[in-house]
Amino acid sequence: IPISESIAHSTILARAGDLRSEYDYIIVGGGTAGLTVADRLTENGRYSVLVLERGIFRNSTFVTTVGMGFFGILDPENLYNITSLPQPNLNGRTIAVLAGNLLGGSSGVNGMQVVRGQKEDYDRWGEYFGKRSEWSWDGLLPYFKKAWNFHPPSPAITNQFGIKYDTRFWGNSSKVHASFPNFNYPFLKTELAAFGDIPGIKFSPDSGAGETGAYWHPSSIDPSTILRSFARPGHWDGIEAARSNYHTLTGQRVLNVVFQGKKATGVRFTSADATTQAGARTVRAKKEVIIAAGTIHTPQILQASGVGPKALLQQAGINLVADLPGVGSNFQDQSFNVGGSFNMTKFNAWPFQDALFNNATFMAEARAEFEANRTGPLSVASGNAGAWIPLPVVSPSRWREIATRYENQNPAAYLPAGTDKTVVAGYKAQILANAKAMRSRDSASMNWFLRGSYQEGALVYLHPASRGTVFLDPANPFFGPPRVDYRALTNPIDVDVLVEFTHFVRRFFRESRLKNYDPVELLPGTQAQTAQQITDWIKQTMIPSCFHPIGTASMLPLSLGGVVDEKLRVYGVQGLSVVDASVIPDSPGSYTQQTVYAIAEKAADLIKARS
Ligand SMILES: Cc1cc2nc3c(=O)[nH]c(=O)nc-3n(C[C@H](O)[C@H](O)[C@H](O)COP(=O)(O)OP(=O)(O)OC[C@H]3O[C@@H](n4cnc5c(N)ncnc54)[C@H](O)[C@@H]3O)c2cc1C
Repeated sequence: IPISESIAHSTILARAGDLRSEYDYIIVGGGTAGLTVADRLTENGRYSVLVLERGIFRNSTFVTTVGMGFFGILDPENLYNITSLPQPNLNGRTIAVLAGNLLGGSSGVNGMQVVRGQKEDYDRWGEYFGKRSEWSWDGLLPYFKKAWNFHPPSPAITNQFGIKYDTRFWGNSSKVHASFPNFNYPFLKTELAAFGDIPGIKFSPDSGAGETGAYWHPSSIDPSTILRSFARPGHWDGIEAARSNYHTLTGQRVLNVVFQGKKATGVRFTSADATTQAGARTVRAKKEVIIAAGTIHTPQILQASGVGPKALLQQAGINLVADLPGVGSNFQDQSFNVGGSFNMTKFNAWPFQDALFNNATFMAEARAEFEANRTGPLSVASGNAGAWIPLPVVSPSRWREIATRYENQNPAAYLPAGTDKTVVAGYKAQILANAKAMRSRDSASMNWFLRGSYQEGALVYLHPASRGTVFLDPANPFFGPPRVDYRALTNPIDVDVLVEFTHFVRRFFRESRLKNYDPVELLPGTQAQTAQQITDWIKQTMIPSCFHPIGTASMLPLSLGGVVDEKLRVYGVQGLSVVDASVIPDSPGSYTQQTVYAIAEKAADLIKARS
């Protein structure tokens, strides 16, 4: 659908006054999950749906460009402007909290990597409820297939790079696309093979097979246009316009859910640029209000609605509807800038990714090729190859001892003072489950994403043990940005694991075939030898966010500090559910977009089943 057509034929209501007074469902947040659910709830024509989105329709080249994968975040208009609380364990540093502020949400600004994580990640979620939960790998696989339209790499690229894929793990019905570029940097093949030199690293048959190992994975790119594929073109463009039961209002900030007793009956909202509640309006929901505002904003909206920890709401002067201590706790993200990096001084491959930045001729050629054919280096987003490595492989000598110490921890010691006992119990359950994952060769602890360049060391810590919080600002609950506290490295197990990451990086360059390229350590640098010296470096450089925040409205039993049940209904109230990354109780061993789409697809079925 050409963009002009999709706007002209959209039902983005011109004025808030064009709204109906009542819809069957109101979806708060037209992001990755919100637009997926809205599409599915409106497709049979039986239900009316309103999406209220704080951002607007944005389709600049910053959003659509795939090359290098980071254009979306170069335009500050696409993002919320939130800074974390200072992190004492990171030498007091603050972190930019990135989340998409546009129709399509974070799927419109993300790095486009499409990865799924391991089977055990999804089975772990269900086990918090008991073995028979449908939240499991088997329960989610049909929704992974429904969520993505998979396009295999071309035969030439498949042969040239030895890419493995297996279409049994994918579907073809979605308008959200997962595809491979028709170009790869040649050194990626050598790098991936190098992981095979390390005992214990497998080569998975497909990135969606739910296994650890080294593999190629697709990007969220529409192969017919080589533009970003995301929730808006996938679940809204042309779709919403064609359905009279589907309305969207952009540029509107939802302030809170409106309750009659314990029943959610609608939402109150105002213009996105308003700074006071004067002029706020209400719209009613007959069946459900579905919060899909993302991990950073969903807890703020719940708390501002009177659903959250009692003491916080009292402090903010918000009337209590349901005392739900878990709202805003159990906040997790994956850490970046960890491990270390090396420079391969005898690197001899051409071309390589860094040449886009430091070789103007190469960049000009790449641009010309892309403009002429939409092929070449600029058809690659942030990358398509990586390794997903279990802790016993990362640290053959220390994993047992680390896992044992972890599972014997007193959980309350690592949560904020006064944390509710149900949240503490949930943390203990997660510690035990994640310690089991640490012992497993089928769960990844480290992700190394590869660039095919002379400098390598882009590592992600997939399952940090520390837990943060996202609370509204008691002094400005509706309009102040949420107070985001990563509480980075508050659990000392994280330091133990990250020191092992550094040892692994050194071992990898010493023992794999990459040693032939005379690697020289850049970070942390050979002067950092003791655990304390490496820790000092981690505190200086680690970023506690890879922009994959989860957990602030966790799907866990109420006795474990849960906010939503297995049907994604908020505990203690009626007619209110949450569908976004905030329900994820602990991180998948992967980035999060693929999982969020699958959760949203499943949620739509759950919601329709109870309609
Ligand atoms: C910079 C960046 C890079 C990333 N890279 C990758 C990657 O390469 N691979 C990967 O798998 N994952 C990646 N992710 C993560 C992935 O994109 C997210 O996990 C996923 O998109 C989250 O979906 P969501 O539905 O939970 O939230 P979102 O998609 O963020 O949707 C939330 C929506 O709610 C709206 N909203 C918020 N507050 C209000 C309010 N008060 N009223 C109305 N609307 C509101 C927001 O504007 C937004 O549109 C990245 C994320 C970012 C930010």
